[in-house]
Amino acid sequence: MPSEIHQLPKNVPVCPVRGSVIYPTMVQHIDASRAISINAIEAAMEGEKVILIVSQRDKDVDDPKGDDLYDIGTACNVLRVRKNPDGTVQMLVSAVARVKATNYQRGDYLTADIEPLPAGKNKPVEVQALTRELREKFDTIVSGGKLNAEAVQTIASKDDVGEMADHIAFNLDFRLEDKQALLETENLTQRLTKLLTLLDTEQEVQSLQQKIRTQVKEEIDKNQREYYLREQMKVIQKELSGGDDEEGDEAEAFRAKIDALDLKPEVKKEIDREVNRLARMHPDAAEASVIRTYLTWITELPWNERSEDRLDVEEAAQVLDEDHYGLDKVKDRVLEFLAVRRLRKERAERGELSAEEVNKGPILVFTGPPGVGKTSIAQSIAKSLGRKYVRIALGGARDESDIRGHRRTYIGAMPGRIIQGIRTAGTKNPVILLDEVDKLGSSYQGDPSAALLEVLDPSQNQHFTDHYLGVPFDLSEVMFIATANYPEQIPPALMDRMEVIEFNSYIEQEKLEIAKRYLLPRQLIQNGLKQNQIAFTDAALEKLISHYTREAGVRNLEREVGTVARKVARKIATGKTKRAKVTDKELETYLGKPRHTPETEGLEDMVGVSTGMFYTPVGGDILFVETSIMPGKGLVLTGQLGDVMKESARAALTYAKSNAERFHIDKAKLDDSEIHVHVPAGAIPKEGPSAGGAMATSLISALTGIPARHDVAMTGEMTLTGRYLPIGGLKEKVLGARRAGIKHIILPKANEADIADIPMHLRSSMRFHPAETVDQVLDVALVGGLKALETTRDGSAPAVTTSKRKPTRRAGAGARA
Ligand SMILES: Nc1ncnc2c1ncn2[C@@H]1O[C@H](COP(=O)(O)OP(=O)(O)OP(=O)(O)O)[C@@H](O)[C@H]1O
Repeated sequence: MPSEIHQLPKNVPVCPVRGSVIYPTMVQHIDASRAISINAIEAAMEGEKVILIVSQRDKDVDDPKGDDLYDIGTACNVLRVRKNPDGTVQMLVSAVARVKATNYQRGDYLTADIEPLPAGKNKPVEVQALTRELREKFDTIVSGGKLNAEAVQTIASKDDVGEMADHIAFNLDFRLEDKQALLETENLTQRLTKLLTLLDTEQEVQSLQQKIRTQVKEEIDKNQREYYLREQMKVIQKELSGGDDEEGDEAEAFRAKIDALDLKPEVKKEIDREVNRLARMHPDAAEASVIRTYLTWITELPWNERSEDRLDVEEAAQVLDEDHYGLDKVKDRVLEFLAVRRLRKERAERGELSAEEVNKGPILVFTGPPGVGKTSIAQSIAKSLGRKYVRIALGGARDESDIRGHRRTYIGAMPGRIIQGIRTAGTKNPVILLDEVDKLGSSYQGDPSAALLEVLDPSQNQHFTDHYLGVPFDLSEVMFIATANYPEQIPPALMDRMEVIEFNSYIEQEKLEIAKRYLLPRQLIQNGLKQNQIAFTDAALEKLISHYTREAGVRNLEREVGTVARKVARKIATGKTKRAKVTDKELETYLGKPRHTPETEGLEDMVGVSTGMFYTPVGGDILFVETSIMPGKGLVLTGQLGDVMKESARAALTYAKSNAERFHIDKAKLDDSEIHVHVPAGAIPKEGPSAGGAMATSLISALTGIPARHDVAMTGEMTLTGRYLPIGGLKEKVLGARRAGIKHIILPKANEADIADIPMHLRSSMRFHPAETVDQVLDVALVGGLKALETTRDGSAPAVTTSKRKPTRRAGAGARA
């Protein structure tokens, strides 16, 4: 208790306060504005400077009476009073004691009788425990941030636990009733217990408040984040869709397109499912773009589009003739094929055949050297039928997926080449040219030919399922035509379903006709020339064919004709001439020096040099076999000969040795000679048994010194006993030999029937010498024939002459003799 008051006056002025409670030992400012308060303060100052501060029960009462005030208040010393200019008064008081007020009297101000509250007894242990508890609680209150720094400082400095408790109560945000209750409790134990209870409640409220605050904050954060992201998404969608964000419309647009396709129910069901997935999906999802591409493919396929077939055989014949010279066999076969189709279709229309039967039949495969019109006749077939034409290159197709596509789960998956072709065609019944079926590869990822088999099989191709599409597409109305350079390399299973139509190399005369009737008119148009502005003489075209091109087909010929036409076009355009006549002499001014001359041109009969024949997929040609004898031992073979060809050289030598006596060959000299057989051009690998006859001729010519004829070429396999066996590719070989200027052909007797395949006019300009034995070969091939060979000669084998031959010209693919 402050020292100034040793004894409280009995009756004191009363200053009512609203909403707060003052505890003993506190020094506080009190602002008074009501008359009842100001008067009480003045009375206190005039008297013993003691005043009772007591709270109103109801803070809204302006002019309180005794009943409006609590019975317990705080007796205070008035330390200082200051009057403010506005009439209010500020009083500084020092609280002294809790007192009970009785007998409230009202005059200009309130007065009351006061007496201190009894403190009651405290057990020191209890006080100690409560003190400790309060100090701990105080720490948590401080860390909760509920008290300002000044209050914390003041409270912490209190040694007296009662004072500490009062200060805590004053500074915390308790209800007025609770604060009053603490004032009314003088007993320390009870007061501390009450305070601790209040603090516990406060703490709970506080943590609950914190929890609520955190929750509210999280909720706000989450809402804000979602709102922000959603807004961003809207903007992105809008940007992507070019201003309108109608993602639903996209699926609807697909739905409408798909409805219009008139698909089979099972196919439609599958595709509808994808459309529904797209509709549910966020438009920016990666998966959505996969589905979009898929649906685009589906809607672009000609599920029910077809061109009307023109199965008029006469008309087709006319179209084929218009576009192609010759090729009679091919054209006949194509027309037969169309005729059968037509009859089948008519029967199907009468209900005698199923629709599937109409399309049955073999697949045509066109085989032959490049540039002979395989591709272009397929195009004409499509034209004559009134169908669309698509070419699918199969060269290099190694995986099943090339034909059948990748499953959509692959990144960048695409349909296979067949479905791609169908889309390009835009109808479900095009003519599809499967180019180069012989170049199909296979790899560990499945065999494309197996998939192709399904494509070509009429009983399966109605339900051809591309992995990418995942639904069947009907290929049964497609007309497939295949091409191949090497028919023997077509996978056997495929070959079974095919009918081979062979295209042959053209001979000069055919080339001349093709050039005059087709290539030249085409090149005139392409180079903007009128018919009367350029004329080629036949001699010019013949020279173009024989001296500027060397090919089985007419592709280079067309290019050369084009070159001349272009140069003429330039002359006309620059006004140098009005029209041009191209003669064989002038050809050089347009095309430069001739690039090829027939290989036998300017050659003479020579010792040790014979002419063989070979063929490659790009056509036939001749090869030379040269033999040279010199001192030494053994047989040397050069010119990249394959095993079989080497063996035929050995067989030829053995044949020569075993007939040495008959042919008057010096045996002793033979044993001391090195025999070198060479086949130019050395850079090209050569293989096959059919150069046997040429080997024997060359060797025996070298050993006997009898020259071989340069205008004779031969093909045929020989045995050790001198029989002459059949070979393949006779027609191409003969055509090649003819191009090289050869007049006489020695062929195995067993191949005689093949001569019929060689065009008539060519046959008449050449002589064919069928042979059953090597003797018969030598009889034609050597100058003077067998007779010369069997006649005794004085000299032995002469040294080899240097030949005037040019090397054989073919490069690239290996040659088969
Ligand atoms: N008999 C022919 N009548 C008219 N033109 C022809 C004839 N044969 C070929 N041609 C023309 O020769 C050119 C080459 O023919 P095409 O492209 O059809 O050859 P290809 O046999 O398919 O060759 P490849 O095997 O290299 O594909 C074409 O322009 C074609 O029109």
